[in-house]
Amino acid sequence: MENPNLLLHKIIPMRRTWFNRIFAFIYTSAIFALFYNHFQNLSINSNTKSTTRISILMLLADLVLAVNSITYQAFRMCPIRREVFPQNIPQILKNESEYPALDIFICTADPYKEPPMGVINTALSVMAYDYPTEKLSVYVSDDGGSQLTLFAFMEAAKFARHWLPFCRKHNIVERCPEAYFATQIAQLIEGRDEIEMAYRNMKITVEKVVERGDVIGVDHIITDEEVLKTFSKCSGTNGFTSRNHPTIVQILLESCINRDVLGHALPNLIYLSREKSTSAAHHFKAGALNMLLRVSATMTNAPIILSLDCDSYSNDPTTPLRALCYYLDPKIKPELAYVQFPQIFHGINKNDIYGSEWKSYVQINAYGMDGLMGPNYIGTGCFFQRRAFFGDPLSILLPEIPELSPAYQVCKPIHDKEVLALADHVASCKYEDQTKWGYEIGFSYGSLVEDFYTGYQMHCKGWKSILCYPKRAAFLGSSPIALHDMLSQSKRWFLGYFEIIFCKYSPITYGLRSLDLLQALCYIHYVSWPIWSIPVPIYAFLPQLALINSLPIFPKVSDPWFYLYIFLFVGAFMQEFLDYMLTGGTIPKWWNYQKSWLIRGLTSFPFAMFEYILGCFGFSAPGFNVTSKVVDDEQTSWYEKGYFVFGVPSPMFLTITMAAIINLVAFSCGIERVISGKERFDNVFLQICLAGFVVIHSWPLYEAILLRTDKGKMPLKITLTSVALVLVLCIVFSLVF
Ligand SMILES: O=c1ccn([C@@H]2O[C@H](COP(=O)(O)OP(=O)(O)O[C@H]3O[C@H](CO)[C@@H](O)[C@H](O)[C@H]3O)[C@@H](O)[C@H]2O)c(=O)[nH]1
Ligand SMILES: [Mn+2]
Repeated sequence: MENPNLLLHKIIPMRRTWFNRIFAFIYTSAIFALFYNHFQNLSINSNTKSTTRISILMLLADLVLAVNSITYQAFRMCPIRREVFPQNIPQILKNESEYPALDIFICTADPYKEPPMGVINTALSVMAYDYPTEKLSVYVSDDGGSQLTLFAFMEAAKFARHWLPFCRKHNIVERCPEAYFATQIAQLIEGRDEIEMAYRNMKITVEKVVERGDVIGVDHIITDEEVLKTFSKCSGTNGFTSRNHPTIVQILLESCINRDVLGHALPNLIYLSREKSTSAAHHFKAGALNMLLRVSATMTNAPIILSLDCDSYSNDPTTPLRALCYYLDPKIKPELAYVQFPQIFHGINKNDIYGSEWKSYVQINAYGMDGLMGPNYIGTGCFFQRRAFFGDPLSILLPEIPELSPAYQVCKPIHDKEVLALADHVASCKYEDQTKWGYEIGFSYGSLVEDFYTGYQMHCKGWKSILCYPKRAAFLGSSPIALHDMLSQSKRWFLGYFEIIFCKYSPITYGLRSLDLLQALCYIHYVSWPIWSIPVPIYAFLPQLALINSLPIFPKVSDPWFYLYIFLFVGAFMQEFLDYMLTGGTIPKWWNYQKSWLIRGLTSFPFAMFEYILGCFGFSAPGFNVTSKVVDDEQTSWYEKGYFVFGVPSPMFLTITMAAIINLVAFSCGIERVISGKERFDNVFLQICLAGFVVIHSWPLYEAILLRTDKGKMPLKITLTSVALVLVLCIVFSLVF
């Protein structure tokens, strides 16, 4: 038997697996029966032109839904859970010097959307990890090239000298200062008041500088000549803009030189802003990450890399040890590209009205993929093996210069002139020209969901990945509270998926050949999300318009096919419901989550499709619009009370408002006709139910249109335009059908 003291991880299969498999078989058969029924209906001679047209559109909608439902079953075939035993690591690594080095990458892009105080909190939380300090290096990439962020980091470097020993001494679990000082502590902790005071002072200084938008002019005196030189280099007066500027490399802390207040070493902390030029493509976050891969290779070249968004702070100091439980296993390591921790958010309201937890994506489906080749990479909270960025597990693909290779041993200190010159060179905007970066080496270019695409390509090359889902969240990030921000964020993701479906390495073609079948189906499921922009609008408008025009389109209650529709609908609904509840969800959250899909189906999905088509004709280029992490107090208070925050007159609100209106009209019309005896209930039962279903989901919209007067209500412009568009739609329907 294996020595229990050396056991680092184990797998726990899920009991629901067999049930899932049987259900998948029955459900898939039911879907085939549905298509039989569709073709049967289409071939009936008595069809009028309008019923044929409607049937064809419904068939199209059902085809997309079928692809979605069948591929969805792939996640359910072998779901597993895992457990790790980090407490056993000291039995294996007896000395601190035996721990592998860890490079941590933090990306930020805009000091106004991503307040520097938040970014430094993330950095401080990981600098304080329970991990040998000399082995830790934190690299910050600032795509905004902002002196405000740099200034905040200089302050953070000073504060770290106090914060790190404080956390260790008192074994603090909450190592993100902002989160720590926000919690009430029952017992008295020596030195807490002093350190809280130091933190508050730093916060005031940083926020003052951010508010003024300028560092040098502020009364806070910078005396150091070198530092002044750096700031003057990135000041606007030298023609420095976030899109056009030279590389900035600033070593803020160096492990072999800087000490904390107790005399212990501090981790390396390096601020980087890669060179930007309006004439060179910079590939958004993927470009930033590749620069980080190269610069860190020249300075520390750690074999393990943690990639983080600027808002995902560490919530558990033992997290790297959990990842090590896999990297220390010689049976797993050679094929292991990354260990992914779930993306969990703070600040989501009680019932998660926008479905922002993404439970099925982050948890349920991830457990499913974990039993196959491994979960997809979700951009943050992921521990990579550096080697995985260079070729497949069997053959390494060497970069253009040996200093960037994963096997390269760094022997000079970071501040060495040669090291700095090389770092500067590999961060320049022309460096990647004529190299394999972004295509065969490093993070992948070509999609706005660079995370998803990178993980997918690693799996295609034969790498595996692992999901680590500890009870206490490893990282906590922020999630949009304004509906428009949430929808724009999903729109960007869906546009990214579109780019992947139609690319050379599409999961539908290349993926099916390169991956295990079930893994390929999982990836196909995700990239086909955006084609939901076909069935959701069809189901939200067509049966309702038909109902208004007295056209029955679904089987009658007395027809045996009626039960097939009921089974398909209730079956899908119940399967999601069970999965949701079994992974610790609540009924209101589940209800909101599936509502959020209807909302996205009418907004983010079609708008992404529209943008993608415009892009194909050269009318627009996909851009990475950074999600705002700033909190507006009034909006937050409405959101916390459980209300949707509309506020801005976004065109994306038009479609949902139109659906809310049409469904209400159709539902009332249908009921009125049945009551007055003009229509048999039997004929239009399913159509009335569907309209009723949408009406129930649209409650927040009716409220925002009619009852609310606050900042988050539906703008009047949107309501009026939607009413006009509904009238146009009704006229078009009566002309076409
Ligand atoms: O040109 C850019 C644009 C963005 N970022 C950074 O990328 C991260 C994610 O950006 P955010 O606006 O927060 O996007 P989200 O949609 O919230 O992010 C999710 O989706 C992204 C794209 O799929 C993933 O990269 C993220 O990890 C994932 O959290 C942030 O730290 C940004 O600072 C850059 O470094 N450079
Ligand atoms: Mn984000």
